[in-house]
Amino acid sequence: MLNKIRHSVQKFGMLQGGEHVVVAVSGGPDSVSLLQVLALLAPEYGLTLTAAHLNHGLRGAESDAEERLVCRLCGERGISCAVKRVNLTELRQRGRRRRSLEDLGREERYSFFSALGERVGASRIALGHHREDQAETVLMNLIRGSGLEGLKGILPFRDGIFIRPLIEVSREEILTFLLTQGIPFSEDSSNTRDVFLRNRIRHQLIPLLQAHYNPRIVDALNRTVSIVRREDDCLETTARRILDTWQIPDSMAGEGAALDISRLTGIPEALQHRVVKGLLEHLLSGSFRITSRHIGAVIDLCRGEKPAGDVHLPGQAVVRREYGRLILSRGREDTPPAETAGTGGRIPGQFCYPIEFPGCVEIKELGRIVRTAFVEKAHREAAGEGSLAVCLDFDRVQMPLTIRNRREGDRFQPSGMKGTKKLKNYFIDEKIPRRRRDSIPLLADRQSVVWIAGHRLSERVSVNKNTKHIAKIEII
Ligand SMILES: Nc1ncnc2c1ncn2[C@@H]1O[C@H](COP(=O)(O)OP(=O)(O)OP(=O)(O)O)[C@@H](O)[C@H]1O
Repeated sequence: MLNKIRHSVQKFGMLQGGEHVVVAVSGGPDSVSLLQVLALLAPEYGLTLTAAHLNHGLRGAESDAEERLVCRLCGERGISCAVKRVNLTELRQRGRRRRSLEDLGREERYSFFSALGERVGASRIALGHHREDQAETVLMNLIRGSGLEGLKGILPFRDGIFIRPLIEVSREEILTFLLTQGIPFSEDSSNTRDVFLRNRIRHQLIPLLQAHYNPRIVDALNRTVSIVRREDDCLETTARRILDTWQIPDSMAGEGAALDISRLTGIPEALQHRVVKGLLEHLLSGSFRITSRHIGAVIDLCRGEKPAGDVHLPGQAVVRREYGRLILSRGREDTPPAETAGTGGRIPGQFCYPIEFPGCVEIKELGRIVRTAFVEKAHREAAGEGSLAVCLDFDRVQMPLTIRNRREGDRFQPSGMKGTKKLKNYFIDEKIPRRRRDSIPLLADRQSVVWIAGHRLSERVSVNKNTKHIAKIEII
């Protein structure tokens, strides 16, 4: 068994040599053999060992006897042993959320191991999971419903810290090892209680599968794990490569980073999830946990019919769709677009100001000024027209003129077009995101919108060869 373990340690890169390892010892056969194996490998690998035992306080005298056994085994091997006592039943009653004892116990154990690891300066935490645990985990995940992530089972080496040296050995090999080494262990009586799902899988489902379907079901499930892990690695590498070629910038504050949705929808569905996961991890810079619900919502946003929408993520990050683009932004409020400079990115409420000639009026909501003047025909060339400054035929305007934002039913005759079209349709055709539409100043006369600032002038007021009086409107 020792050679088999050496092989696993090497294959999964669990130890390089010289590590301080916290060994989690419950007192059961798996973790007692783990303690013995690591004690035997310690000189070879130059390991320092600290054992950790959590007394859950659930089984009275039996729990205390286990604690004593662990301390004794450690003492005999010259290994220091840290013990923590908790009362799980009491902890559960005090907790705000109702948790299963199984979950609570696991949480307590891992936080104890991690805190101890930090205190003693350990770089590894060793746990006694083995082949049967692996098979049970895969079945548990299958029953709950799982993707490749769950079918990868228990990882031999996780997060650069948790190692499972016994993951490729069977319970039978462990028991034989303990017997030949003459090492005592305790049998946790709660392991035989079928209230826990894992125990029911161990005592009912696996024996049933062995008796009626496949006597080597544990081997088969362990094979599945190896295959799934290989294929999962391949998908993960491919997804990473795709993301690398997209070159998403690191800084996604303010306006954020934009991405063509077709890039995402153009890759196979199985990869879309991973790529979106990678995108969101990048966006949240590891500060928040990404759930499959977040990933699903972003994919639905990209695949859906609606050209606009957003998905809010933890930490005020937002993924927004604007037609064919996906915008990833870390802040809730975006940097103000040109139309909303001075508003701090807020979408303004309705506004409407009368326009005087010549004159000046402030659009408070946008922090902008509208300036009007008459321009001599001969000087039109020098009038400095642009996207925010236009000249129009003053005689064709139906006074009064106002500067305002959009209203329901607004119509507009884009220059060069005969008929009018709904302003809403103009915005849609021009792919102007909905959140920007209220921030666009419109020059309107009694009849309709005559200028969409920053965009188009109406054909109805365009200057032509018959124009006598030219008015210039400018937004500054
Ligand atoms: N009370 C305990 N004190 C110290 N270590 C423990 C204790 N209980 C479990 N362990 C460690 O955790 C390993 C796995 O045990 P077990 O399967 O009961 O735990 P688990 O964390 O619930 O596993 P899983 O997460 O797979 O359900 C053991 O082999 C041992 O290394």
